[in-house]
Parts: sequence; structure tokens; C-alpha cells
Amino acid sequence: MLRDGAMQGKTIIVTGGGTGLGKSISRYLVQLGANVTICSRRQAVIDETAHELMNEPGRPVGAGQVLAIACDVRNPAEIEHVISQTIEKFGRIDGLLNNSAGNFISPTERLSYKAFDTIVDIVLRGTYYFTLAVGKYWIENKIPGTVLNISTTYATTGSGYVVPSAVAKGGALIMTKSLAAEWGKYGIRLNAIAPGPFPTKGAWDRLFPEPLASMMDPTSRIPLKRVGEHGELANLAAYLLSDYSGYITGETITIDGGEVLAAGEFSHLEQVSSEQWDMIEQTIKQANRASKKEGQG
Ligand SMILES: CCC/C=C/C(=O)SCCNC(=O)CCNC(=O)[C@H](O)C(C)(C)COP(=O)([O-])OP(=O)([O-])OC[C@H]1O[C@@H](n2cnc3c(N)ncnc32)[C@H](O)[C@@H]1OP(=O)([O-])[O-]
Ligand SMILES: NC(=O)C1=CN([C@@H]2O[C@H](COP(=O)(O)OP(=O)(O)OC[C@H]3O[C@@H](n4cnc5c(N)ncnc54)[C@H](OP(=O)(O)O)[C@@H]3O)[C@@H](O)[C@H]2O)C=CC1
Repeated sequence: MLRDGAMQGKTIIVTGGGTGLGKSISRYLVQLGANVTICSRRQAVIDETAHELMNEPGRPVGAGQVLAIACDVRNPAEIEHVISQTIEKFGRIDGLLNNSAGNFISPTERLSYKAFDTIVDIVLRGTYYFTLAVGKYWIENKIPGTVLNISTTYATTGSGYVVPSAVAKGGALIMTKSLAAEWGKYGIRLNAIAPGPFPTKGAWDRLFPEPLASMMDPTSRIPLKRVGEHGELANLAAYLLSDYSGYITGETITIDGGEVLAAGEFSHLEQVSSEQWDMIEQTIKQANRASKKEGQG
């Protein structure tokens, strides 16, 4: 979507950049010329991704560099290591993509305290630790940085069976708005993306395992009748991390094929056949005529 070289000179840290959506967004940022530090717990996974992104067939001239540094986002010392290594290699940091997450589907009453903590710690604590560390660096160095948080649509609607994730994503979303209000004076912007279903191994293994996968079709509730494509999300993420979105802050952009609209009370009526609509129309018109007659009488 953006022109070639649109992110040249920018350095972005992508948490969870070794897999799934973080990897796809990192790929696009690198193609656009950004230097990208990818970090997550598994060094072997991020090393392999860094190698892949640096050696892609058709890699454009002017594509960015990739640095892979292991980091558990629950650990401030490891976050500070990522920040110092990134500055040492690329000179500065312009953007932070908080994309790391943990999640699995479960009735809430089956969760141990530790299970609940594990999700909230990765998603909420990890997001505010990283944002705080990078934000302090930006304020101290007068850099107008940009944070982009990968949220979910249920961060605002709520959802059963993923309650720790909903709690944590909801908290991170409120942080996005709150800090956008507070740090605007430093030129720092914070936005979020709320994706609908975008197939990744990480999400599908934990949210649509068998027998759930055979029982439900995630596209059935989506007005556009399909899941998202990674390139569609990467376009939006690159735009929100770029200077082209310079007047947008505190915003959450939903990219879900209209899935959240399924909550509308009558939105499921696509199951009604054309013949049934003929009958319904006649029934309503009959009721209209009857009520008119009552008015005349
Ligand atoms: C498409 C829609 C939106 C998508 C949104 C996304 O975020 S997709 C992103 C998807 N991507 C990812 O999630 C990627 C990263 N995810 C992961 O690494 C793991 O899934 C993790 C989040 C469990 C963390 O692993 P870890 O090694 O740090 O932790 P651990 O193994 O030690 O477990 C901690 C506690 O949780 C318990 N527990 C675990 N499973 C279940 C269960 N099914 N049932 C009940 N409990 C369960 C486990 O028993 C333990 O508690 P205990 O017994 O000690 O009291
Ligand atoms: N796929 C989808 O349909 C949707 C995804 N999302 C969001 O998109 C984002 C990416 O998810 P997706 O790509 O699907 O799934 P993935 O499982 O591929 O991505 C999650 C990433 O988080 C990293 N991670 C997990 N725990 C930690 C930790 N403690 N410290 C650092 N990194 C960690 C993982 O790497 P490692 O294991 O090496 O640490 C992994 O790279 C998440 O925020 C998710 O909530 C939102 C809505 C829908």
C-alpha cells in the first residue's frame, strides 16, 4: 500500500515478530525500508525469521535490516536489553509494535490462578512494561515515537471463554487512549488495531482446536464471509506506524470483515430464505392494514 522506501530511516521493535501476524508485519516493514528488531522468548524461532526476512527472493534494494533478540516481555531487564541493543545497532527507535500475546480457549472456572496470570502478564503487563520503557527513552531523547498495539475486537465487546485475554486486551486498549492523551505533548502517538480472525498457527492451535474446529466455521458470522489476509493487516499496521498517520492518535481500527456487526440484533437474518421473506412481507403488510383499519374505526 505504501510507496517503496516509505519507512526508510525508521527503526521499529516488533514483539512476537518471529511468528504469525508479527512476522507478516515485520516482513512488510522491512520491504518498506524499516530496520526491525524482532523479539520473543524463543531465540531459535526469531533467528530463523530474521534469516528468512533478510534473504527473501525479490528483496527490494533499500530494504531494512533485521535484528533478533530474545526477550520475555514480562521481564523489564530483558526489555531494556532489547532497547539498548536496538539503539546500538540502528542508532534509534521510532516505533514499537506490541504484538506478543498468550491466549487459549477455556471455560473460566477451569482456570487456575496461574493460568489467568500467565495470559494477563504477557498481554497487559508485557504491553505496559515495553511501552513505559520505550516511552521514557523517547521523552528523554525528544523523539516523536509511535506505539501500535495489536488488540482484539472483544477488548471492547468482551467475550466468554477467553476472559483473561479480554481483560488484558481491554486494559491495554485503555492504556492506548490514556497515554495518547498524556504523551501527545511529546509528539508520541499510540494507536491500536482490533483484528478479526487472521489464520496463524499460534491462534488456531489454541482457539480453534479439534473438535471445536469441526463444530464451528469462523467465517459464518462474518459479513464478508472470509478470514483476513495477513497483507491486509500489514498494510494497516505499516500505515499506523508511518508518518502518513501523523494526526491519528488514541484510535483503534477494527479490521474484521464486519464480524463485530454480527452482534446487531437482526444481523443473523441472512438465514431466512427468499420464500420466507415473501411470507414475512405479506404477514407484516396484513398487520399494517389491520392497524390502519383499527385507526379508522
Ligand atoms: C482469533 C481470535 C483472537 C486471538 C487472540 C490471540 O491472542 S491469539 C495468540 C495465540 N498465541 C499464543 O498464545 C502464543 C503463546 N502461548 C503460549 O506460550 C502458551 O499457550 C501459554 C499462553 C499457556 C503460555 O505458556 P507458558 O509456558 O508460559 O505457560 P504454562 O504452559 O506453564 O501454562 C501456564 C498455566 O496455564 C495453564 N494452561 C495452559 N493451557 C491451558 C488450557 N488449555 N486450559 C486450562 N489451563 C491451561 C497451565 O496449566 C498453567 O497453569 P498451572 O497448571 O500451572 O496452574
Ligand atoms: N490471529 C488472529 O486471528 C488474531 C490475533 N490477534 C493478536 O495478534 C497478535 C499476534 O497473534 P498471532 O500471530 O495470531 O499468534 P502467534 O502465537 O503467532 O503470536 C504470538 C507471539 O507472541 C510471542 N510471545 C508469547 N509470549 C511471549 C512472552 N512472554 N514474551 C515475548 N513474546 C511472547 C510468541 O513468541 P514466543 O513463543 O517465541 O515467545 C509469538 O511470536 C496477538 O497480540 C494476538 O492477540 C488478535 C486478534 C485475532
